Amino acid sequence: MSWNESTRYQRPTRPTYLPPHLRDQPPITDSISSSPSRSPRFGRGRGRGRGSRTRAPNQDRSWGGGSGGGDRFRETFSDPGPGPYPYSQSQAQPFRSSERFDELEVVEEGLSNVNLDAYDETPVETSGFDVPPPVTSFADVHFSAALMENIKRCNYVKPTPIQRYAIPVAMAGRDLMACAQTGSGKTAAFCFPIISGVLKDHAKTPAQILAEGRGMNLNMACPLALILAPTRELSCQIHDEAKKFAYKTGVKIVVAYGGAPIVQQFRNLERGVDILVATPGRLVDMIERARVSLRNVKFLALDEADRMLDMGFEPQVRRIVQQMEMPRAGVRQTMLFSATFPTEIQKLASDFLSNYIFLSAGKVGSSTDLIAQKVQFVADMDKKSRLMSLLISQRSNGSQGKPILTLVFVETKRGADALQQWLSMKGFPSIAIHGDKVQLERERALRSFRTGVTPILVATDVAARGLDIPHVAHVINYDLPRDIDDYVHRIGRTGRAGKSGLATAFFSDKNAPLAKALVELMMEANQEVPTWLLEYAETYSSSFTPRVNRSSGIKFGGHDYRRGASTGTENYDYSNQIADRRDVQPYGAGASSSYSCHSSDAGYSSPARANSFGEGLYNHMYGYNPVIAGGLN
Ligand SMILES: Nc1ncnc2c1ncn2[C@@H]1O[C@H](COP(=O)(O)OP(=O)(O)OP(=O)(O)O)[C@@H](O)[C@H]1O
Repeated sequence: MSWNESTRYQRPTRPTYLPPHLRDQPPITDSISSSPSRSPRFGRGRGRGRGSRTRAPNQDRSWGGGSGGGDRFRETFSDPGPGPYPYSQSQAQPFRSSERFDELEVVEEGLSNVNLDAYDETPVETSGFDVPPPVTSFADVHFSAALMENIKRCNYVKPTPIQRYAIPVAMAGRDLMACAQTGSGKTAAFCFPIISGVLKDHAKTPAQILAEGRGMNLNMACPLALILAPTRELSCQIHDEAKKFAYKTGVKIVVAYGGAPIVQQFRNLERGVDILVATPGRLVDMIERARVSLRNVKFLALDEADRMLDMGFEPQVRRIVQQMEMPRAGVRQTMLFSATFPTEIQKLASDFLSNYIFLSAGKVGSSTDLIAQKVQFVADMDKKSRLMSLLISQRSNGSQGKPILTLVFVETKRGADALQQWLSMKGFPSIAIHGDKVQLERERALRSFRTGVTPILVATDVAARGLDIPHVAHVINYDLPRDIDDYVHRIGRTGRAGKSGLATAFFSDKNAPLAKALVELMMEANQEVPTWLLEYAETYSSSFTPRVNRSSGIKFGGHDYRRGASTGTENYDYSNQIADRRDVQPYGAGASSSYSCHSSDAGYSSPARANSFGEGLYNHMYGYNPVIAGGLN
């Protein structure tokens, strides 16, 4: 039976299954939800049951109401089937009340380690017309009680800088282009205002909604909010996060991504969706099959927006945003987030925005100085042995018997498989993730890594952006990327939520075009730059202009392009640096970091806070005398 048909026919009623631990609980009755003839308005957060949100049988499905969960976190008891009254069962069967918060992976060990004080000195720059002032606490924002409760449940005690600035902008209904360092809380910065906006919309009467000219369609999911992300894993992660933030609010969140059965995702949509988190390809497919309409979208967020608008995704995203019924810019609210925002992408992005505010938190497009960055010169033929020596010293220095989670980036899918197999052969528990793996394998790999079962993950760039795995202590760029922004995102898998991390890169001759950008980035983050790398930078900055995504003379691409090119420090005087550093060994430890940061921006200074990971810990982890095991290749 097609879904269209299934909406017309009511399933015969069956006794509902009640899980054992709920059987002795009194049934939840909700005077509002129990009356099918009532107005489709729903009582948000009222009582314990999710049945507090109801609709008339012929009401627009797009108003949500069922379990919006995707495969991974579908509530265990929530399947009401695709009948026309998907919510009636939930009224009798209050599984919402049984949904334990930690079943949604809210309480993670990692949360106790967040150190938001590390962001206290983060410089923030805003531009645009009439910028709303920042808040200092979540209580300053007029979120609903249920959302505030969830913020507390997530142990979010105070907002990060990007949240302090972006949330008021978003709550004021303004369009936003926001740039903040990896791991600094961008997800919540767009999720909280979207959930809040959806909740406000839920309070509207059908008459108000009709008056707004929003269509109703029985056969299509018509979400109020759309969050687009470039990878399947990131979509799932945003979905999981958003579900935590929307716990018990009645806001329905569904995820749609390729590689997983579309039928299951349709089923999730049939149960109602307020916020759709999607990858572009799968979304286009769903729209073309007339199962999703974007006509009601009021909030649009693009996570990793620069990636979404680069050559790979731009045509699809443009179609979604401009050619598929979505309300135009200015009517919908649009928010773009990333840690990097090259100028040319900003220009493209401005097509999607209306009178927007630009916001940058941190040394934007740069790495955070919470991450100790090390670059080692390693000829291609020596990479395996060097990796082995790092892993061996790391193993012997692992803290309290816990494995150190290490993410190893390589260039190609085949290279990822080959390296992973070699590591396993050498006795290092490892697993690989890349775009040629089927989705189940990808999910299994991430889970195995996240839980520490397989503490080494060999990955292509599919794992470079957005993934938040709390205990990743070390990112190794076995192959450096060609683009410095990709490097920023890759190393950003460690040093998150104020914690420190370590990133090691293997640099060989073929990476010479990246040297200049790498040196600038490391200096910006107060890192010690080896002399030989400065020499590479000097050679290549005079003879070659690398494609480093820092175009238009705007260093680190994090300034509002509408303000024109910043003064920049395009031309570092590398020779001075080299002269100063002749005594520093290429891989040496111990020399103090003496570079001042060449901040390109008038107005903000670089926080000169010492790196809390620091050389000492690096030495501790690695002993710093490469142990070259014999017969490694
Ligand atoms: N206010 C807060 N209080 C405590 N923890 C927070 C807060 N905001 C975010 N976090 C935590 O910080 C971590 C990083 O957040 P998030 O993944 O949103 O970073 P991001 O800026 O999107 O990173 P990336 O650029 O890599 O995508 C997450 O584990 C998140 O739960």
